[in-house]
Amino acid sequence: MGIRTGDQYIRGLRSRQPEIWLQGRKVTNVCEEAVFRQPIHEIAKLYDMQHDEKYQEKITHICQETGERVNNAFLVAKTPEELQAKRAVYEAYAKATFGLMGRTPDFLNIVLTSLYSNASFLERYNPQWAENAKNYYKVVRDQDLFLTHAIINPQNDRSKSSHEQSDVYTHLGAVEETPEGLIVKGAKMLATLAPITDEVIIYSFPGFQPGDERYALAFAIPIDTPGLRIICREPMQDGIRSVYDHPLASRFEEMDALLVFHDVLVPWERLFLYNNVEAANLLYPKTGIGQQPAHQTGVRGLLKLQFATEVAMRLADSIGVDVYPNVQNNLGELAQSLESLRALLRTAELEYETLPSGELMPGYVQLETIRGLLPKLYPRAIEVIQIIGAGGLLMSPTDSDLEHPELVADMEKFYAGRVGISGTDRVRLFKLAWDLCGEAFGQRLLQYERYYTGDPVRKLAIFYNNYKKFHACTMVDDALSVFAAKTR
Ligand SMILES: Cc1cc2nc3c(=O)[nH]c(=O)nc-3n(C[C@H](O)[C@H](O)[C@H](O)COP(=O)(O)OP(=O)(O)OC[C@H]3O[C@@H](n4cnc5c(N)ncnc54)[C@H](O)[C@@H]3O)c2cc1C
Ligand SMILES: Nc1c(O)cccc1C(=O)O
Repeated sequence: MGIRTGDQYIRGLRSRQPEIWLQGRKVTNVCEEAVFRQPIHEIAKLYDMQHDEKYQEKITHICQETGERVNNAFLVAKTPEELQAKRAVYEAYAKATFGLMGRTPDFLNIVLTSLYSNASFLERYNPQWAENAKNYYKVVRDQDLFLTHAIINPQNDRSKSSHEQSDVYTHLGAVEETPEGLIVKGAKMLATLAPITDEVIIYSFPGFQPGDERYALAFAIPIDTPGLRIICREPMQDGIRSVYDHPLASRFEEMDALLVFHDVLVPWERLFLYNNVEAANLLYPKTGIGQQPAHQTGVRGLLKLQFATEVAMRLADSIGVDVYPNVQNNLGELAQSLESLRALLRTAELEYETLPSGELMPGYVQLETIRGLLPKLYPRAIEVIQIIGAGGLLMSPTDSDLEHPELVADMEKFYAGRVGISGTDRVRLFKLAWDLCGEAFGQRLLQYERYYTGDPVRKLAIFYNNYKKFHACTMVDDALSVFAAKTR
């Protein structure tokens, strides 16, 4: 089939009946549920972009194997041009969502592509796992499916490993093997957008201990597989508030969910790893499933930071405060953060690594540096918006106030900004800024940037330990050689 349209994506959602729990009730028709309607529409638009002549050549290509047009996220890049072709889709999707949707379809498509191109890792443990992963990549590519993922255990007792939790099946684990497949039970989190996806892929960050064998799992199943329960967090928008009042929150909220597996059957052909702690711990570092998505998240994060920076700049200009050096300093700082990340991303793409298979991998150090900086730079950008908008951020009236005949004159007089910025213009801008920096929606966006790539504390420690391996600190040796010269 190849690339789907938005309509085909929505028809796919309608054809399934996953068990979704939202605010204490079962959702029977996800497409008609107010909370999900707009996010579904935003994802559908991304699917439609694949058919739009403005984007098609940039973000899709003809698959050599099938002759069908597929998304560039499925490319195994062997040339710098192909790396750029992949970047084009990350950029197009991030621009369409202002970088605010983190788990657009391209994200997990990259994970799968990397698993496919590095399936030799799985082959070393079990050739069937490798075969399954490769076949699954083709299914997702050719049917253009939208995946969610859950790679974290529920947050019960982090000081204990999976097999030490109070119940054997608190964390997702294998129960028994059957002729049809593996029965699994327990929970996994934090499946962003799960209610509006087609399938879910399960794997884990490293951290398994001996004794955790039953939890060492990787597989993918349809989102409506019997026994799979999706428990949504409290929504951060009700799907009813007007786009005018909440121009971002009403459009781009990504629902997050806990996935509970009640004796779910994973068909053997959908199993990629099982009962092997070593393989589960090495899956993430050895298959590029962490590294390749960092290119997508780098592009998306850059655009999100650019958006926040532009909002801060516009805010300052609209009320005439960007004439003050303190405000200019804050804005200059954001601009420099943004340009540093832009340069890092460019360098990552230029200084790619070529794997033995011929696949190109954007530079690890640069992408990991972006990952390390964004959890600090994005919250700072949000803080600058709060500082510049100050009390005005809390003063925006609603759409209905602005339109009320008795209030119109007051609105235009007292809510206007500097000369040239009308009351309506200023309120619109401040509402946009408040969605980003004040609303629960904006707080989630902040939490996303802090944690989407894992715990930033441990990630930075891992980065340093890797960095140390190829930094012999030889400049210090050169400086110290002065003593050797003196003794001679
Ligand atoms: C908005 C959002 C969306 C997300 N979407 C997804 C998704 O779609 N799919 C998915 O799988 N995951 C997703 N994640 C989950 C993300 O992977 C995790 O949040 C991240 O890995 C951190 O894990 P945790 O939240 O369980 O925090 P924890 O690991 O429980 O950490 C809590 C605190 O304890 C500290 N801590 C815990 N353990 C240790 C330790 N061993 N050593 C030192 N300090 C420690 C941490 O530094 C942190 O401060 C999402 C997260 C967010 C916030
Ligand atoms: N956070 C990630 C994820 O959820 C899946 C794959 C990769 C990552 C990552 O940022 O490394």
